[in-house]
Amino acid sequence: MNLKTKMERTSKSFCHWQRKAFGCLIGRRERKISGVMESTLKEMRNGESVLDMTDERGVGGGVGDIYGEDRATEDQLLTPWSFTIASGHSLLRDPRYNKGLAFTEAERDAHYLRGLLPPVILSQEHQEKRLMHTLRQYQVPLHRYMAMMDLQERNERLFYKLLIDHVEELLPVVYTPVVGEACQKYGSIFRRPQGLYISLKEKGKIFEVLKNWPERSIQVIVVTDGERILGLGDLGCQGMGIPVGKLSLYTALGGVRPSVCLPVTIDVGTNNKHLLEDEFYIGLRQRRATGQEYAELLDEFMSAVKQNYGEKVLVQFEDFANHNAFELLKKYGTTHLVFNDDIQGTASVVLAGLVAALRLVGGALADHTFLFLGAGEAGTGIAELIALEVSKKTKAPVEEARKKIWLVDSKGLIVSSRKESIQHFKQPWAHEHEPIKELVDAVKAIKPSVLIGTSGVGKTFTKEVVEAMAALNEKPLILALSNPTSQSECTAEEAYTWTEGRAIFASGSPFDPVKYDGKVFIPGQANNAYIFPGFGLGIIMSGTIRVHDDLLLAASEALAGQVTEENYEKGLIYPPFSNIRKISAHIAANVAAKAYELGLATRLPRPQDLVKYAESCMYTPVYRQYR
Ligand SMILES: O=C([O-])CC(=O)C(=O)O
Ligand SMILES: [Mg+2]
Repeated sequence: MNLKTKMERTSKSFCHWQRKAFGCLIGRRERKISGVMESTLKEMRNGESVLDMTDERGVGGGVGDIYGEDRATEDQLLTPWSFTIASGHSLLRDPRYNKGLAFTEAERDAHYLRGLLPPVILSQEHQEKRLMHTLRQYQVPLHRYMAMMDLQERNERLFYKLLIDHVEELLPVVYTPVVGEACQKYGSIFRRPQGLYISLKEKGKIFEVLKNWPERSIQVIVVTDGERILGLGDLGCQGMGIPVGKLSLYTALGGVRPSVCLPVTIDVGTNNKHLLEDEFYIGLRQRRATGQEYAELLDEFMSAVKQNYGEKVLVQFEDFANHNAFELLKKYGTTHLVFNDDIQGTASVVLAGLVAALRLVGGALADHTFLFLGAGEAGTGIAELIALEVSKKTKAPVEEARKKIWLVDSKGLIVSSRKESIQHFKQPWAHEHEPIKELVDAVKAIKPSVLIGTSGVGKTFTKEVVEAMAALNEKPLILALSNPTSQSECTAEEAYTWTEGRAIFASGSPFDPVKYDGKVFIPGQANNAYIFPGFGLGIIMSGTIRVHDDLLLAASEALAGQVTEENYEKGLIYPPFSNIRKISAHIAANVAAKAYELGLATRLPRPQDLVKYAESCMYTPVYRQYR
């Protein structure tokens, strides 16, 4: 079969599949089809497989308007489906392939762009410079967020180029803390859907709804039900900003291709009175469905995901409330490839920081005593991973290792004699002790060397609490992990000032360096963004089928291993985010190595050099040339 015939057949079957599966409305003038046929033929000749081409949709092929009625058959008018690969105006409107002013003269000729762009031709670097210049003019952080989202919707590669090249500057914009405000105002700033909304209205149809998404080979899903967005509480359907933000980090930080990422928000209502009354709220206007109704929707979703995308799609649960988060992880942990970022990702990143901090504070992990404020997903998740690591290192049973870990919740220190019932995920931490109500008294009684805040409630590490830590320890380790910045247990400045510059401090949201007593202190950011992108890459590249605690420990170990002497000298327990792609490759490699060792990896043969392999798998945002 000659190449052109093959191409036409591919085109036809893709069309058929797209009609069936996607329902994308695409129509083109015939001359444009032939123009693109030529370029895709050339791509094929240049060694790109049909699969790669359809996966990335070749030169174009995105969702466009129905331009081609004049050419459409009667059938197409009744059922408005047709197939083409974008060029001309629709190419400029397709964020995956649009390059804006960077289209070359040859591309402008070949893809019907003449006259649609002003004469100037810019390099990607020049575009990047211009956009950074514009972004920096916005004084309001939310405006920067909106500008970045617009860019993502306009020119995806340029968006990722900016994010990767200016990661330290832009991470707080597309991620915590600004994403928190964006979710709060999502209804007002909503422009285009950036992920799939699955509400109670879609019950019974989720399998088909997933097919409405314009990509078919999905490898990572981040899903939320919006009930506990960061430390901001129930934001219902507006939690969508979180899966969108997390997945953009999968790509920017972990190199996972954007086309294989799917953000999902499950909308079962909200109990947020303010949102229910907000005229701009975008979700279901009802109180949250619970119990069987909730469980059935989730179950249908999880089954549909497996049916559509197979066994190896990674489902990351994000920002579910405690009562569902533990339940879902347990329920689907044995049947699906699931990962809870708030329980497991946070645990892995904090353990890495603690292991690294031993270089600064001395002793082994087993020598330290840990006190948590907050006994939800993050608190109990971190506590358990510390206990597992201590148990592995000391060969003591995990029950023994748990004894030096104490948790305080809203009722005070969790102790076995507590009168009220203790939720199941807190029970391992209910040690024998007399009840204590206040955190500061718990600090004085338990004498921790490490204080970790995961309660989602801001300003709870008061001066008294921090001073008590400083009185007990030469170098108190203080982690204020709650997000966004407004919910942080204390600020970096408070931690350094109240400990007279002796604290080793890290927080969930970023803080600027602090000057105290003539010295500059650089706070660390103990955020799961260090872990999940590389962790996910490791899972995907090795074809791992289940998440195991040892994979989390492997991720921690890899992250701690990336802290350099130079970082330690500055008092840092995390490496800077500017190296994150390299860090992610190391995390991915260590996770994959462990998965192969445990027999969980299905991609064979195992690559020899996993770091190199991870790097070679990573998406880069540099423009492709369209011939
Ligand atoms: O998103 C973040 O910054 C960390 C996180 O998962 C959370 O706080 O829920
Ligand atoms: Mg989260």
